[in-house]
Amino acid sequence: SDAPRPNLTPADHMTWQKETQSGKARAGWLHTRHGSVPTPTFMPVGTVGTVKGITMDSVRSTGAGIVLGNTYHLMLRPTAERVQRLGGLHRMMDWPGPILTDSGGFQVMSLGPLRKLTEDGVTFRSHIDGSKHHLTPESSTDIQFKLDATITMAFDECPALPATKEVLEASMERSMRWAARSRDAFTARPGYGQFGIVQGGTEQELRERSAKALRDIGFEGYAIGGLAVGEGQELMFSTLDYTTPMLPDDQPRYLMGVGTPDDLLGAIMRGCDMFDCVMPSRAGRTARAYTERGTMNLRNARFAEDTRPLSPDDDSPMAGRYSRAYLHHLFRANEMLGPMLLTLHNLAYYQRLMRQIRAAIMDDTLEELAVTLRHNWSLGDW
Ligand SMILES: CO[C@@H]1O[C@H](CNc2nc3cc4c(=O)[nH]c(N)nc4cc3[nH]2)[C@H]2OC(C)(C)O[C@@H]12
Repeated sequence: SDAPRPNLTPADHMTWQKETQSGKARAGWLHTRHGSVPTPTFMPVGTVGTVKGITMDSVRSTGAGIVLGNTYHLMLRPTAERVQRLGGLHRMMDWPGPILTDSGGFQVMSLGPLRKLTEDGVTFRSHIDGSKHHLTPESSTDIQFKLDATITMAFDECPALPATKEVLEASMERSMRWAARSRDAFTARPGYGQFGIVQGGTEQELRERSAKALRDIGFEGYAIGGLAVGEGQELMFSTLDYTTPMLPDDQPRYLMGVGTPDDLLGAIMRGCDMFDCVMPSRAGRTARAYTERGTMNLRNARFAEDTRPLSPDDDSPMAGRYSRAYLHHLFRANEMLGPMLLTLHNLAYYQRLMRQIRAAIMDDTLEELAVTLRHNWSLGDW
């Protein structure tokens, strides 16, 4: 958005300013040590210090303002100590903008083989070389400090769904004890921040207790965890309906791991401001294009001589320069350029969608835009 940037509020930590509200959807500005970013914002996933297959200049050209990195992956390789010696993530990956790093608990549970979870933290073996590692709220927070993360995530546990209320309760209560330990281990610096992560699965009473526990600790922002783990969109949205109002109105809300364009629209309309998801970049590597008319698989033979651009309003740097036929050829030939171009295209689409939604919040036309977007997504290729 080219709206004038409200002046930075001096603070000893990062801040978020709400600019406008339309229904439950908010438009605002995230002010950090590494620059200001308009919200709603979608964070491209840069797991091991790279948004796979494209340069950070290309990421910037899509309009992305903030990217995500992962404690779990970076602590294993190249290690946080080496990243620190290399000047931190920003310097190492040539990304001057803000970086949010996830705290590792989720990745251990969904990636690391052979792990043990105790009150102290998680012990696991590296999926790379089988070496043994231990993550605690303190060590995760320290690793994110060494990475020079602009936004540090509290160390939590994300329980697999479906789960009984007892399992969800015990897990949430531990995550809240870990949130307090994470906050105690955090080093406050002007323009930097730490987010707590609300847990509690799909149990309203547990989400309520979790949100209160985190507000009592006090963070610069609040993430909604424990979702996008296979519960489905309906259950995710119903959980958001009662969870976002439990969070401070004047601080950012980050829905972790979400999602498809339709997920983003629905979550923004339920009061969420920040998102990350591997989908647009992962899809770009597997020949799946995201467009305002839904998705299409470019390996499909019907594209072999289709000279049209991927989508008529593509504003990525490749706009109108490459035909579907060319991309079809690149993927059929297993050429590197295929995933590079399509990742760029998909991320540019996600950023264009964020800009469209933000503009609609600003002029209070989000309901109308939602109808148009959902209609067009259902059309499929034209
Ligand atoms: C579409 O991509 C798949 O969907 C998952 C994204 N869904 C997700 N939900 C999350 C929850 C949490 C959480 O509670 N806490 C912390 N700290 N981080 C989290 C990160 C999360 N990401 C990806 O995760 C797998 C690997 C299952 O496939 C991807």
